Amino acid sequence: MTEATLCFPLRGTDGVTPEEVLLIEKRRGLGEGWYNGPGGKLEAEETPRECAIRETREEVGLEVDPAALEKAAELTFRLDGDVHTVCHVYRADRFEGEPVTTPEARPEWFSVEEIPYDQMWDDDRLWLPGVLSGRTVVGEFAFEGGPPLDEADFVDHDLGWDVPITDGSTTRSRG
Ligand SMILES: CNc1ncnc2c1ncn2[C@@H]1O[C@H](COP(=O)(O)OP(=O)(O)OP(=O)(O)O)[C@@H](O)[C@H]1O
Repeated sequence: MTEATLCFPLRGTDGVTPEEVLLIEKRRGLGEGWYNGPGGKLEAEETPRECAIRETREEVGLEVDPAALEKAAELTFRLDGDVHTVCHVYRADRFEGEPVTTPEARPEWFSVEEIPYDQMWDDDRLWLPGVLSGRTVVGEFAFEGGPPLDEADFVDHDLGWDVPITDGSTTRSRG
């Protein structure tokens, strides 16, 4: 089981729903060629929050203000019955710097009305709109026919909206 993070930097957050979200086109590894938020796997001794901040820095060069990092979702991805990845999802409405392209990621701002769901993981369209509108969600998603996960079929899901979510790691004691 892998533990990973996703971070969605937001712009134009005066109203309830932000105007724009920063996505990356992933340039290598799992989900290559698809859009997603900046993110990746937890390193040893790292909390999910630390991971989200580090990955956003490494992938697109933005420095997220830790005080503005808000947990929005906890997603479990199963592949052929087994838990493959648990993903901690964050919103971030304060950060420094301008996004830059790196070997891992090409950043691009999207209007929240024009998110390219047809070029993203199949599950994203189910939970990302709610996350961008400020809701919390716990989700479980079943894929079959892998590995790898990004060649498997999305077959089932279960979502719990507006639930309290914890901000610790699922496998480590620090949080
Ligand atoms: C199944 N449905 C899914 N829907 C949305 N997002 C998904 C996802 N499954 C994985 N993800 C995310 O994709 C990133 C993988 O990236 P990442 O860990 O960097 O993978 P990659 O193999 O490139 O790792 P290394 O660069 O070798 O560490 C990581 O944020 C992870 O949460």
